[in-house]
Amino acid sequence: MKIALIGVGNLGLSIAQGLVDQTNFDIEQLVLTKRNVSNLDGWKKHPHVLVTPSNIDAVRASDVIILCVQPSQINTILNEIKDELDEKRHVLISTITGRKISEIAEIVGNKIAIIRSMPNTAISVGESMTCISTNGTGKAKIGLAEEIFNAMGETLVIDESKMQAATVVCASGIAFWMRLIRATTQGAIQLGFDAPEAKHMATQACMGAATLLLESGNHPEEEIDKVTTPQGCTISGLNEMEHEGLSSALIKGLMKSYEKISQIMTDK
Ligand SMILES: NC(=O)C1=CN([C@@H]2O[C@H](COP(=O)(O)OP(=O)(O)OC[C@H]3O[C@@H](n4cnc5c(N)ncnc54)[C@H](OP(=O)(O)O)[C@@H]3O)[C@@H](O)[C@H]2O)C=CC1
Ligand SMILES: O=C(O)[C@@H]1CCC=N1
Repeated sequence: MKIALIGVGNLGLSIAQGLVDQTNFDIEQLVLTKRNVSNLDGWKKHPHVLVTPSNIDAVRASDVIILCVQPSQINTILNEIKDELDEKRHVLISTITGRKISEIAEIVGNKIAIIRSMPNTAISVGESMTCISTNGTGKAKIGLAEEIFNAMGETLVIDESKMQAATVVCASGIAFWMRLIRATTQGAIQLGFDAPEAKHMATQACMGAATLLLESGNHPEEEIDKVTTPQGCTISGLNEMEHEGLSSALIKGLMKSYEKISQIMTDK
């Protein structure tokens, strides 16, 4: 597979790492682009990785084009590469928050297969929760997108109307969970552990909770009921957290994040 990652910043480099580490399919060539490539020298050690500031060269050399620039940057890219796109060869995969397939097609035309993909930065370690959507000409290529992103975590095909919510839950979600781990770490430090120990303990406990749910299929409250010994310390702490609005704060934050995407969608 010949893939181009257009605009390798935080997400693009996470995808690049996931791609070079995955073993589900062969990568004949992976082209990484950004305007300032000075921080990409380390990628040249990979046998099939090319680095270039030229998006046009990247498109000409690739079959799958994954767009990873900021929402405000996408139209410049699309206008730059549109004449290089071949509907018989290219698949355009957009990770751009708030940019609809129809908006992309307005620039590149509706003969190109266009797919939206919403991964998260855990894709770099093969543990992304990636939501994918498409319509029209993209439907024939949804399997290819699933193959690519299933090699770096889990995927879920959703209606494009749900992509805004998926962004908040799964992509921004990494930051939300990181903040919860950080807060637990701060508590552990207050209770006497040094920072590295505290972070390790909080992170492994989080991994344990997630793995319990993934492997048991149980509802979180079923697992909580196994921990909350009557009159024990856990239920005391959990109820105090709820008195302080833990669940409500997280839900309100998800809604605020969703609202922000609505603003991003109107900003052009
Ligand atoms: N970060 C995340 O966890 C997630 C991000 N997203 C989406 O991914 C996209 C990228 O986000 P993120 O990685 O955080 O942003 P970054 O700013 O980290 O990355 C954007 C990259 O695009 C490059 N770029 C900008 N203009 C051009 C251009 N004309 N040609 C080539 N490269 C260009 C920039 O490098 P340079 O300035 O050198 O050109 C930069 O490295 C956004 O649309 C975001 O909504 C989606 C899911 C998760
Ligand atoms: O914060 C953002 O806008 C992007 C989309 C999800 C993660 N990062």
